[in-house]
Amino acid sequence: MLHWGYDEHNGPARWKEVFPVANGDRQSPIDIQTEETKYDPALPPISPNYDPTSAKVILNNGHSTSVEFDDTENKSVLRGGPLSGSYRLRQIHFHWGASDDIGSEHAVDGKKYAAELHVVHWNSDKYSTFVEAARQRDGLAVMAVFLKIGECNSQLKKITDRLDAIRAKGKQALFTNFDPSCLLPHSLDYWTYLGSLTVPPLLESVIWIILREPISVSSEQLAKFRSLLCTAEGEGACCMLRNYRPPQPLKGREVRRN
Ligand SMILES: C[C@H](CNC(=O)c1ccc(S(N)(=O)=O)cc1)Cn1ccc2ccccc21
Ligand SMILES: [Zn+2]
Repeated sequence: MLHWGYDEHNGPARWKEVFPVANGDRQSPIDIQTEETKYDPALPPISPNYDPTSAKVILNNGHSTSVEFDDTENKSVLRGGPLSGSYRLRQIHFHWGASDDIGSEHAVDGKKYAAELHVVHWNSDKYSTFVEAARQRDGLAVMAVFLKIGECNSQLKKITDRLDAIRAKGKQALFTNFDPSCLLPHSLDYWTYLGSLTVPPLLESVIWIILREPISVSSEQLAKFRSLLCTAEGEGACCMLRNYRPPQPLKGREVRRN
């Protein structure tokens, strides 16, 4: 397998050939069986506090589109919920599918949403860089938000309207004055479990916080994500039609809810 991706020849079923942890005990995503989740009265609310000036650029990294934030100081952090201490905001990105009936990474009672937003943070109380934190069991915290097909999402429009400027892999554009809280649903009720990155190197360092209420995305907005290219300028154009990993075995893990 050359470089990992989401096609038949380099997709999730073959990642274990290069990243053996793909068969590990705490892999993500998972299918959340709501009847099996455990209510935990000790779980406090989550508390996102983001400074819009932390936003820097919007990027096409060849596997998704991300908004990257300045994480050189504790300006935008996530606290509370299952977390001990402050987790510093690093980036947000999305996962989607080739059609509106699939696309999310996590599933709820076997149901998949059209797409999924990931808000990625790292434990800046205990570790000094993202890459160091990414190798620790409590290093990362990713808040996931499901995207459901419906009304055009005016907040998401700030992102989907910029995608034509970063069509090719490696392209980026200035993107500031953006607070990702504007993409969160009304309710911050969540499920939480211990898992991994959902893309190689699949590091088992993520405390997952999955919001139970979805946000909306229109079919047209979602189509714009699919028009992004996995290839750089000058290479044969290949559209980013899908970039989700299917659910992985729970292996006895507990999923708690607040
Ligand atoms: C992980 C890092 C690049 N990947 C990510 O930042 C990342 C973040 C979140 C997700 S998700 N979809 O789970 O929210 C997936 C990937 C680079 N990096 C850091 C250490 C490290 C070691 C080997 C190779 C690359 C390495
Ligand atoms: Zn992700």
